Amino acid sequence: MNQFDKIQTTIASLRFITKTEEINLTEAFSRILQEDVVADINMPPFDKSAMDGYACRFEDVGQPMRMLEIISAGSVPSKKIGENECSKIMTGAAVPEGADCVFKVEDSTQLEDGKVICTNPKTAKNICYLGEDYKTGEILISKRTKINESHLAVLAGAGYSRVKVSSLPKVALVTTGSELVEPDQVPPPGKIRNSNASQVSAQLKKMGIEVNYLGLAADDYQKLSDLVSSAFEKFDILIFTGGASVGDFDFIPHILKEQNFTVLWERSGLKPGNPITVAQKENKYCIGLSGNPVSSLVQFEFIAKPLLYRLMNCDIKPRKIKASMASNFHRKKADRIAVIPVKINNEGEVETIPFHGSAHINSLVLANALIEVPVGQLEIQKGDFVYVRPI
Ligand SMILES: Nc1nc2c(c(=O)[nH]1)N[C@H]1C(S)=C(S)[C@@H](COP(=O)(O)OP(=O)(O)OC[C@H]3O[C@@H](n4cnc5c(N)ncnc54)[C@H](O)[C@@H]3O)O[C@H]1N2
Ligand code: MOO
Repeated sequence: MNQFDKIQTTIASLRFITKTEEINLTEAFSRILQEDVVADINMPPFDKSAMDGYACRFEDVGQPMRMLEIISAGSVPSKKIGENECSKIMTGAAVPEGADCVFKVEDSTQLEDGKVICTNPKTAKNICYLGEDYKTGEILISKRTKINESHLAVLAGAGYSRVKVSSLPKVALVTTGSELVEPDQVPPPGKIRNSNASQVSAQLKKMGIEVNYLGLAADDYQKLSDLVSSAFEKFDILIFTGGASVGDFDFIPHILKEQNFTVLWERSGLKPGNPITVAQKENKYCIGLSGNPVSSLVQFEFIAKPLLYRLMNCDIKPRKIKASMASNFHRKKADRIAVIPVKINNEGEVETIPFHGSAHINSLVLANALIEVPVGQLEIQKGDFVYVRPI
């Protein structure tokens, strides 16, 4: 089993850390459902007209029909349809007893004597039948689903004005590195601007998690150590970028070990993004991402994201699409899984883009997906199918 597979297996075995809370439906977008959503009524709850038209007996189509009443949506029909009878009916209204067909207004003619006739002998029945979408007691959405816009519609339809979801973990972010200045500064010699804070915050936001950004931290052992201990008094998860490798000032792994954290992984097996520090102490987790912005992005996508979803008891798998390569791909070493930014073009093919590795964040401006090249594979030929992960 390669290193990345081992990480995935461990993630799948971790216990979730969040509690369940009940919130208003209006707040539930992007949250993780912690109950099965069960239908309390049939949908539709009655035989419902799919068209504005006339409800009648199908066998009477082609015959002049006497009109009994007008049935609006929301009302209850009061007259039973008999032979050569119809009622005018609106879309969404309940089909009256005796009728098994609704012909459209466009397929009708009013006769001089006030009767109505259907002019289309091939009319469809145009009825949405009671319970055809779902039946009372059916599970509509499973527990552990991340709630999207359609789930909200289903929740509303099933009467869930309050929803049981995972509480959100309290997440803090620190970007480390004495070379960093914030984006509003012009970097003096030897310094660079902090790209990672914005990127990681947005990656968390996409997951529905609001982050507490604690700012820049210099590579100072004691200050970083104090920061770790004070952060864990308030937060469940502390994310760092930078300082995860083996340089003289890469302190994060040492500090965590010193504070009795168990380091789960120090290597991801991914390229870019090999040095990573993920550590655990009971229900607290520290995720030390690489300082290089592309490495940080890849590590978040492939490791931090599934880890956080797991800790929130969410059943979500990365979306992978199979698409063919628009050109050849070649790499020199195949000891790690390569994660390559690519562009899915308008023909649905995978185009490679200029990419120099872990620091080349501006190449991602052109990318809309990532591909994984397995360990041991040096080449991909034009026309070969690969799995792409949209970002
Ligand atoms: N002897 C070894 N050296 C390195 C190894 C190794 O295996 N042995 N791995 C290399 C790889 S691969 C990577 S990736 C980096 C990871 O290093 P760190 O995670 O410790 O990150 P830093 O050293 O702090 O920074 C790396 C790079 O990224 C820039 N950076 C840092 N933070 C930010 C930020 N917030 N925004 C923009 N850019 C940032 C930083 O200036 C460095 O240039 O280690 C290699 N070394
Ligand atoms: O793992 Mo590093 O991110 O290759 O540059």
